[in-house]
Amino acid sequence: MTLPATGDWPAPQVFPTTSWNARVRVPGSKSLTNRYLLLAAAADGPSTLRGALDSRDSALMMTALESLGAKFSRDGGTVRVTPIPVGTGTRGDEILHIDTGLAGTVMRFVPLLAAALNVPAAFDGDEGARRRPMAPVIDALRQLGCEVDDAGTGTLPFAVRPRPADHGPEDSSASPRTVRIDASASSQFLSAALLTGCFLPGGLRLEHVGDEVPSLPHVEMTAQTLAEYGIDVRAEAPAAWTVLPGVPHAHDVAVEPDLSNAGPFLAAAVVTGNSVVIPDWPSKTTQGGDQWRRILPEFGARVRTDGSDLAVIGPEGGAREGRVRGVDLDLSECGELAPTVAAIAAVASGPSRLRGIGHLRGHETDRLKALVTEINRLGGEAEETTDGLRITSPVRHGDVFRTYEDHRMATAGAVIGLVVPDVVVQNVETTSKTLPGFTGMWEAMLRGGDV
Ligand SMILES: O=C(O)C1=C[C@@H](OP(=O)(O)O)[C@@H](O)[C@H](O)C1
Ligand SMILES: C=C(OP(=O)(O)O)C(=O)O
Repeated sequence: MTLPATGDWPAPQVFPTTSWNARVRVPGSKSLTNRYLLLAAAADGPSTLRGALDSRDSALMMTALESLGAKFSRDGGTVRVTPIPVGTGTRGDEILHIDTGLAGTVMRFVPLLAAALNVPAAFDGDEGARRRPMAPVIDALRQLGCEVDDAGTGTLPFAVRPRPADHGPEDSSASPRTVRIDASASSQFLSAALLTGCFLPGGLRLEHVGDEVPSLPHVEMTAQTLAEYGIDVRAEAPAAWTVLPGVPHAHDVAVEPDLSNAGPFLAAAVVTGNSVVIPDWPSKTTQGGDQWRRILPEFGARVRTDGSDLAVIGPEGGAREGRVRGVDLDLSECGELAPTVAAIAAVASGPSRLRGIGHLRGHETDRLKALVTEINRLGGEAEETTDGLRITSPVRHGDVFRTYEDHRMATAGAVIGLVVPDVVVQNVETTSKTLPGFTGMWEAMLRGGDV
């Protein structure tokens, strides 16, 4: 085993005889926070978000929107938003420089918003961001008449010079613009266009052309958040949407907890045979993370709701006693759960197959390759399939678990390390993308009680 380096975190192991019950309050949803921030920044008045996530991805979104003219003040989970002044737009030769980090929501959503507001802007991000699919955003910008300089790469970095709109969004004489894009590599391409369609004179008609769209609940989430801001989105089968023009109506919102980030804590209950409760689980939600209620029983866990609490009770004895079953799951609607699902499957007693997640090759890292490499490094047997993963033999020993700047790889390593000795999670701080303070929460969970 390689010796741990700075930033590496020896994952705490749970002893077979230790039992604990924990109640873990997870911070606000990344996907909802960044949609609400964007719509509030472009709304017709000031508004407030409560329970908003405070992480690298939300900070990047706020900084990007601030450079467009919005103002934010944060007090814990409460964010007060002063919108971008009306008339923001062309400023001579000035071009904004916007850092998208590794945040899919920032790199996909903000370029179209800046263009709709007539603001010339250049976009770049982390090294890993330059490998993420962006061509459909660039394509959409060009279809809207923008000049995009991407040096022919179809990826970040690129610069956008919008075509000035000759009407405001409420000019009823304008007809809707049509944009056709292939969103089979990420649902975020559709969400990006939907979120800005209302600012175009006459609105937008959006058509998806291509294979199946992954993570569809996230598109539903976009339509739902737009509806909360008074923007009308109409979906038409098989894959088209119309967004009516208008300015989002400012209002206060409460952000749901991040159900995807609840995953590693729930997985801890499953693999160790203990119990974890997540308070404030929404009774109705568009978050893909709600699918934990369907997924975890497949592994042999019990899932209960008690008012707004969601409790997961792992099978007695957990993975060490061979009580966690292998699974065969289609995760196409909730691909961001896959690294956590793979971590449970990597310590299960039977083989697993995860399907419908080929597009994870374009997430924070190539997640399929990363998961296979790390599971095999720890003595398990895993392989990639065209659309997912097959895990045929569980991990057998510890080693450094590499994370590839991917927050969900880091939390996957933590889950495996609960029941496999000597797992060291490399660069655990990468969790700050969506879950700062992860190690403190994890260690507190293992002591039981309220986190
Ligand atoms: O719109 C969003 O907030 C997201 C959509 C999904 O992207 P993909 O469709 O690329 O999977 C999801 O995986 C990502 O974590 C967040
Ligand atoms: C895919 C993810 O993020 P992003 O919003 O950067 O696409 C994720 O959080 O799992």
